[in-house]
Amino acid sequence: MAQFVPRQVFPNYGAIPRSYFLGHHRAGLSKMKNMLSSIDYVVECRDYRAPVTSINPMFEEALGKTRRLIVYTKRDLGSIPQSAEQKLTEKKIRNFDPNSAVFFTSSSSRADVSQIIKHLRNDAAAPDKLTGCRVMVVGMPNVGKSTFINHLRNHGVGKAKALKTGGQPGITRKIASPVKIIERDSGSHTYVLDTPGVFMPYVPDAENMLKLALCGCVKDSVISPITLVDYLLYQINLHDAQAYQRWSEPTNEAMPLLERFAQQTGLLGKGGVPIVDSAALHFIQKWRQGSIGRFLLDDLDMEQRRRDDPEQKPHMSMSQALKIERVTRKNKSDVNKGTD
Ligand SMILES: Nc1nc2c(ncn2[C@@H]2O[C@H](COP(=O)(O)OP(=O)(O)OP(=O)(O)O)[C@@H](O)[C@H]2O)c(=O)[nH]1
Repeated sequence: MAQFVPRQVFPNYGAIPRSYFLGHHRAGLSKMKNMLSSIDYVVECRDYRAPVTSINPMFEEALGKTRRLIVYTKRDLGSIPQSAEQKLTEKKIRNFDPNSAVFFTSSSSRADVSQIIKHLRNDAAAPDKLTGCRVMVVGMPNVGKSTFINHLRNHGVGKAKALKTGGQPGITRKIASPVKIIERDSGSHTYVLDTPGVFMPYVPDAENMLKLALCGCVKDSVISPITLVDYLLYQINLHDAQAYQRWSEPTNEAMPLLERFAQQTGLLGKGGVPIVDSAALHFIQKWRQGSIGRFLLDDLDMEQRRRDDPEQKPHMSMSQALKIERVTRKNKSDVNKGTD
């Protein structure tokens, strides 16, 4: 049998939406900026599976120089615990931010969260005893901020879940009330504030939009699930084409894979016809649960080369991104008016 050759480039970017900047993202970001004077520390959450793509440059501009630490969430979905590959990956990620404290967490690991509590206990000082230390947690939608805060609270002060969490973005819509995570004998405790996930106004690179959609940062209705599976299949094949062998032999074709997946998981409509849209959503969900391979969507070596290149282009500024988002929104509304 001929040896399987995975696609080396993904050709199907087509008309993928590049924006998901909702009203509550804009309002949340503006509120965060206004609150900064009463915040002592920022924790920026990024997704372990897309450690470069899930950096929101808007936070850099909006949150200024407030002392911060970076937490890569969902570690369990991007690597095998204690593996040599995990160690190497995390070393490369740390190198991107040599001047910041960087942590990697999985919601199922007590040790990961304990390390962060220890760091905050030493590093996040309270300006005065009465208010204590106020830490704001920011990040892209659905990156795991509320889950992370619930764990900090559980490990820090032994209390049960305080914040609502969920599998789709946008569960937290407003800046939440402070939650105590560290108690000190002095009475100067540490409190954490959850914030709504904020997406960027415009994603210049279509591939990055697909990565963010796979990680669940945008609602599943924004990009066709079949396009998402096609991109996911491209990524899985680059890492391990045997990862979906329960349903199919290695393939570069999303449709036949989804048909086989639908047949074997019972996602069939009238006359036994596979319901490929539902199959696509289920397939993505399985990957999000870690059951079709655990790997990064970003190429860290390529990112390092980009950073080392003296000619590298700077990130798009917030005002540029907002401008493109405004123009895209206007064009869309003009098209809609034209079709009314
Ligand atoms: N496997 C795994 N799942 C996680 C982890 N952290 C969070 N999740 C899941 O990710 C989803 C999103 O988590 P949330 O805590 O609601 O995310 P959020 O960033 O607060 O979301 P927004 O409300 O959109 O801002 C939930 O289904 C969590 O169970 C993790 O470390 N590992």
